Amino acid sequence: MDGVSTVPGPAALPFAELHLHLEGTLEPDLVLELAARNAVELPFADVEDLRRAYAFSDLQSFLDLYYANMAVLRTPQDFADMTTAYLARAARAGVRHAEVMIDPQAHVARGVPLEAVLEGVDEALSTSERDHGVSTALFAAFLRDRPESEALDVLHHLLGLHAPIVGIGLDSAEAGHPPSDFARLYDRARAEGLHLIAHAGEEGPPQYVVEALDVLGVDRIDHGIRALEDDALVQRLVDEQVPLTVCPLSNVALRAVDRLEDHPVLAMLDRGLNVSVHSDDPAYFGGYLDDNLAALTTSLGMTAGQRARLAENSIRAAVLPADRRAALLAEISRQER
Ligand code: HPA
Ligand SMILES: [Zn+2]
Repeated sequence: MDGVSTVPGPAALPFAELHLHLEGTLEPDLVLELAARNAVELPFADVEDLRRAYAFSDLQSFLDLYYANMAVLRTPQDFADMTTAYLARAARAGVRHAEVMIDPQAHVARGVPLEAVLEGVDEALSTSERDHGVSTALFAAFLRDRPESEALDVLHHLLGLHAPIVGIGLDSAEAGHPPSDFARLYDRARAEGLHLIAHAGEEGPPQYVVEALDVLGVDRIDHGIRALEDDALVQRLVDEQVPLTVCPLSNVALRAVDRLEDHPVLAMLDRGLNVSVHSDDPAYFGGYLDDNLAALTTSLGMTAGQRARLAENSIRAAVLPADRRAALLAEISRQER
């Protein structure tokens, strides 16, 4: 830290970041710094060379680099440094509450103990409200392109360690890996009182959104944009006010949407869907929450009213104590007056 407070002034509209992969916050310069610290060999000559690799054709092309770069994360300090860098940047973006995911299986598979991951991440999260004015919650996300039995083993291990998680998610390569493959995992997590979220309808079909709701019983859908292909599903999502955590810059970077000008998020909002905007993997997709909001203003002419509704939806869909939720919502309505 440079000693300069990142706690925002009272004028900023408060947002909750609800769709954020911590490993997706590894900026190229931090990747190289951690590689040097841990003597990890990377196939990149310098930051510019690595930066050039941050260009994708689809979800899998991103995931290949995302998992490869994780090789630099070895010690609790590495996880703490990555998490702290994100929280400081998120605070500058107007984030006041951050619900962040980690991918435990991706680290265990590389021989990094779960204890090291949790120690580093928790050290940064637990001081975040004091240091950055950002309250936090941690979700463990499971890799849908690996077997459910492995996910169950890792969940069991996390529970045995009393990991400071509030819920579970489902991520990684979506196509061909339906939510229904993870019914037992979600049953187990529900029995533990955990919150349930899942990626669905990013590259996968609308049916995966239906399965996430009906088979997994999720509280929120990450992405969900392909639900728009099914009118009956859209009506259901409106009726049930299912939170959809939409990530515009991510969708364009991974070519789920051709251009920002074509992004449906504001049309979804105006259709009564419970959408909010998030940054997903900000180091890889061209920006943090503020960058996503700025892009919507520039490319889609987002109004102040739409921006305030996105803020409000994010706070309502967050896992927050009632008093903090009420205080943040009151800040939004004061600014709308
Ligand atoms: O954008 C994503 N989609 C699916 N899985 C992921 N894991 C990290 N980021 C992503
Ligand atoms: Zn995601």
